[in-house]
Amino acid sequence: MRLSRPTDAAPTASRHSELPPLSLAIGVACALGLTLIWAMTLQRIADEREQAVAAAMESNANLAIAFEQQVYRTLKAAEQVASFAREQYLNHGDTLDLRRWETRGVIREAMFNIISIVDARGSIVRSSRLPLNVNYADREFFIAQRDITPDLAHDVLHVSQPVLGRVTNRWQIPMSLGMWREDGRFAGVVVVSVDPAKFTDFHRQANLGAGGLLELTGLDGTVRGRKIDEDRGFGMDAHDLPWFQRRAVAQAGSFVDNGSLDGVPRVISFRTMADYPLMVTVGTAFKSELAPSQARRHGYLWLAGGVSAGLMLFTVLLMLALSRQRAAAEALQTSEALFRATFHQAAMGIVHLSPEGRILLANEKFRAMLGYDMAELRERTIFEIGDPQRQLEARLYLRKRLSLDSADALPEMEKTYLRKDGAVLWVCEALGVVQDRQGRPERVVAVVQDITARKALEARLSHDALHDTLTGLPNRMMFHDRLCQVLESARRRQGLAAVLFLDLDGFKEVNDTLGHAAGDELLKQVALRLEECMRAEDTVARIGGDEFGVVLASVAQEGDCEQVATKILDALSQPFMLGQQEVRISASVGGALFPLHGQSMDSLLARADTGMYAAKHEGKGRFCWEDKESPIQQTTHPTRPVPTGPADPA
Ligand SMILES: Nc1nc2c(ncn2[C@@H]2O[C@H](COP(=O)(O)OP(=O)(O)OP(=O)(O)O)[C@@H](O)[C@H]2O)c(=O)[nH]1
Repeated sequence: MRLSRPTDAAPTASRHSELPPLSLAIGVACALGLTLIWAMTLQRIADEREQAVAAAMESNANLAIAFEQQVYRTLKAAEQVASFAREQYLNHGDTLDLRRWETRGVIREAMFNIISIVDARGSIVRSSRLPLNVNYADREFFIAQRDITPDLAHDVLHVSQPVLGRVTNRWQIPMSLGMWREDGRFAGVVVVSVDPAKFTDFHRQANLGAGGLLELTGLDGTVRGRKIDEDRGFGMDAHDLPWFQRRAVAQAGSFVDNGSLDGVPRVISFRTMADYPLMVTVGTAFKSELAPSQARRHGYLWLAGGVSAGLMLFTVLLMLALSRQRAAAEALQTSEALFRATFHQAAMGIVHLSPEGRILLANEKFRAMLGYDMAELRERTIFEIGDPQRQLEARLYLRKRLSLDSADALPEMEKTYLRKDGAVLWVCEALGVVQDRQGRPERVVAVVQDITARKALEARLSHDALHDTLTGLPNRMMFHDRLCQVLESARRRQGLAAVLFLDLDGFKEVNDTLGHAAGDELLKQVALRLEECMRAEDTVARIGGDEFGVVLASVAQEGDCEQVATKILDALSQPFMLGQQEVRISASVGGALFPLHGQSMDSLLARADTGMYAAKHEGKGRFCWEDKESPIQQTTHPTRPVPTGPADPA
């Protein structure tokens, strides 16, 4: 079944086929949104991490500079002290008393562990500490100065690897200046020793945080001093350390070390010292450096997670809502399809009306029933195509159905419409009211059933019940009914009325000789002739068989009745043509007058019947009254009962 959309149907909701792409677009938008959120979040985290690393590197680089300066000052101080001691020794020789320097504060215990003058053979000749019988000929600080060519350009402090002091018995870093006589011969060294920890005391000034690293390393690859938190050390090999390796290609630099030293990732800054073959290294624990950005990172991740969850929830709810809307649209579409199928393919006419009765929409059946097209119907009200005589009734019916309490209104009514071609259309019409949200009537739906055929059948049955099917004349029932009405009328106006009974003479012979069909034909022709003899207000009825009854509605005088009877006898005495056969018959007629022969219908019928039999007895083909003088009760015919039952034409 094809459910085509009629042009006059109400507009439908949006097509559901557009919805799936919309859901897809929402899903894609959500995915893009999530991608964007996380891309921005991760980019932000990466940027902040990069910035934190850059800031840490810059901070560490500054710390490395400060550390270098502190070491530089320490070395310069040591160099100045050594240079001064050398000058004093070379000028004053054996009179130089270094122990007094300490007591006088020329050198400070806190700064230097020991200062000694060592001769060309490596023996201590002067020292701020006892004993003096110690030889340094095998020490690096001695050998390094002894083996270089005396040259003022190389008159630099040699910073030795940490050693265990032979005088102090403490680990220390000896730093030496060479001494040369005027003739260029090596005269020994001045050695100043410093506690390795002095170099890394910088840690106290700089807040390196947990895992912070300070390191002073010789370019020979030996660590002069290293401090990690409170752990100090020295003498380690630095060749494998990344910062030592990087120094080979850059004087200074910063980078992130992944924990090559002790497994702790650090931001490392290193610098090669000016004037001294040393490098300083500052490291801060990567974890503590990035702690603030890590905290923000967690915040960003939570925020992104929350926004993502919210976005996904919103998307799910939106898609759910769309899904429901789609389901509703589909349900609406199904409903509309059902409506269209019901409306346009219904076997009954359906018409939508405004509450005023204006035709808004009509289905094909209704249009076919009335013969109008939709445009013509829209120009009319339902009353204008109805029976003009019953417009008021139709309006009242509609008003009742529209009223709040329509319980007393019949659910349907039978009425007539006038088709466009003028024919009358009988319908059974039911009205339903559609209300708006406020409960006011918005539309009226009329379901219209064509009952014209039923009405015609009813009319035919009704006619058949009161008429003789062979002749079309009123039957016995209608004869009685008419007679009753006529008597009532005559009683009111105090006039005369008459009833005649008529029985054909010799009819049986026609049947017997010419056949039953000829008999039927003869009965029909008799009926026509009888009707022609009567006035419009009179009634001719077939009582049964070959008996007929006549009611004369108004009779001026007794003779009028006899005249009618004579007219009937004359009419029936004329020959009848039954096919090619000419037939002659006659009739016996009896009569009774109201009120002269009786007051009631039964008494009049009995008198007329008796008259008819009297006519038969007196030779047929005549009219007879019953004896007017005798009472009606005594003149009943012995062989003929008064006919009162239903007609039996057969
Ligand atoms: N063809 C035909 N015959 C009918 C019909 N109704 C009754 N008859 C016949 O009509 C006849 C009536 O009988 P009668 O009145 O005695 O016949 P008749 O020859 O007129 O006799 P009289 O009245 O004494 O003159 C019967 O033979 C019935 O069978 C009918 O509808 N059609």
